Amino acid sequence: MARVLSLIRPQPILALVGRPKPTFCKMSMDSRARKVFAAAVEAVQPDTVIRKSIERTEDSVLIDGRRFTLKHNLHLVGFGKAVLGMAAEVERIVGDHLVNGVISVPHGIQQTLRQHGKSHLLLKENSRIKVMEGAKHNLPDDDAQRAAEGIKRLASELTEDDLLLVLISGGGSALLPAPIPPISLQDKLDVTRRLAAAGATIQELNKVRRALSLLKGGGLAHYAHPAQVVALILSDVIGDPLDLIASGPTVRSEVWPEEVLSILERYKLPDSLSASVKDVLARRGPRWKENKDEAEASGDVLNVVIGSNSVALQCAGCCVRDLGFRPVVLSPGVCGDVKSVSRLYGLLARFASSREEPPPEIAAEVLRLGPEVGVESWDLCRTMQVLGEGRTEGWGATCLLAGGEPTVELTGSGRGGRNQELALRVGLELRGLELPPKGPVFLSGGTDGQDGPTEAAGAITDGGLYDEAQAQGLYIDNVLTDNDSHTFFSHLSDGKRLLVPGLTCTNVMDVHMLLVPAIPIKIS
Ligand SMILES: Nc1ncnc2c1ncn2[C@@H]1O[C@H](COP(=O)(O)OP(=O)(O)OP(=O)(O)O)[C@@H](O)[C@H]1O
Ligand SMILES: O=C(O)[C@H](O)CO
Repeated sequence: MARVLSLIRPQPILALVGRPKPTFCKMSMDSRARKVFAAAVEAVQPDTVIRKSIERTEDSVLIDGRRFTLKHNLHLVGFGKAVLGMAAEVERIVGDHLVNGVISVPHGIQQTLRQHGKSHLLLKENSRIKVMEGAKHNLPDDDAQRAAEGIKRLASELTEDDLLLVLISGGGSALLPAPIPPISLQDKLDVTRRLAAAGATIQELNKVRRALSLLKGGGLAHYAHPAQVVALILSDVIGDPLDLIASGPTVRSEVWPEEVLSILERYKLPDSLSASVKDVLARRGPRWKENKDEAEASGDVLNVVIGSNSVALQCAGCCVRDLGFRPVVLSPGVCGDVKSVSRLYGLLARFASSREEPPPEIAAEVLRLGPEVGVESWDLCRTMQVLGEGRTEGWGATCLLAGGEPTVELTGSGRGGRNQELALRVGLELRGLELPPKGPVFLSGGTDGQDGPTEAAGAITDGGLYDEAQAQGLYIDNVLTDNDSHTFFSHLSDGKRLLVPGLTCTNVMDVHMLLVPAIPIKIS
């Protein structure tokens, strides 16, 4: 059974639209943007999402409307960048019924959490859950493979009286490598690495990973049968597809060898595949050798998305209102090249800041860009309608919120990330609109606190960016060709435009926001 937690499912987007609280706010636009970003991240903290999803009453728990009886029959496994904090909270809520557990988490995470004073996200000292660190640099390695074996062993030993809680978050694929024999870890790593380098999407990558793995694509649920399985998932994939987040170990998916081969062909890989990979892809029939009834074995699984980009945007919307803006959520699924995405935000800023009825060409171009950036026409029209009402009805300041994961085509060897590059490009798009403190302000930030290989999560820009850079002898054209946005923002005004929240311990992709100040009402 695949369900999305109804408790926190975002309400209809229109529910966010209403008059902002008449709070008189003296904070700068920059500070307000940072505050909204912090609220978005706070909403999807690993302990917060677990607390909201598990309701404990005596010897049972209620999860997504289903009650599970606890009788010292609880087991836990987990894999992903956020699962340590999730496991710590589970232990606080139902630790008295926990028998054992294994979690596979990023290399060095425990020490990092301790150093950052986040010990509430660590397990208690005498915990029954074994923490295994691995997947250095987000790549599967021997340590992660050992953790995957431990998880498979634990799942295989369960009986029908047991309840297995599976904690899943982004980065889970690399932390749960279990190549189907005779594929070696190196063979599998080689395929996924080459696919990623050739520009394959996470959807394509994870479809291939599923075909080569014992645990992905429903394998973990298969091994856990006949136990009851409940997976709590923090989504880092656009649209929250249960079968693709961390390659869906609890979601039974058919593997179509033709589909996998066509992905490999698209990136010109088939000829150079190892014999073991070719051998496994040529097989027909069930992936698992155990004599379990396939249909039955995928039966008792509850998959619940407990945190996602939509949840982060919804909470950001509440914070926006408290700060005196009218929130409007564009979409949690913005993708595509940062060049097109920045153009879209530039056009929407123009549309929103226009004192007169904006020329129809703006709306036409916004709609033309929609398919390139993964946003439906309906969402674009609804957003422009709200922005238009802001002008005609004098709503006051507006904050456009969106999320997702755009891409950067790397052409240089500088230091940067997609959020910093997007912010830079939007800053250029905003040039010519009114300058701060009254012009629009844009923020783009990765909710994991890390944008590409940099220590920043993103940056904040406005229409004054270009002149500010020129005055300090920084030339933006070179920055863009070198993909050197981080170096640029670090030097510009002593890094004051950088967004550096530090390690956030969660990941629901990126958050974008465009704060548009109130347009003075025309008195006719
Ligand atoms: N110099 C650069 N300028 C712009 N973008 C870059 C640069 N270097 C890397 N990137 C981009 O950063 C991304 C990788 O960074 P990051 O690790 O934050 O990605 P992620 O998808 O958020 O990872 P995860 O799924 O682990 O959260 C890639 O999309 C890559 O194109
Ligand atoms: O682990 C993975 O596969 C990615 O983070 C997407 O969930």
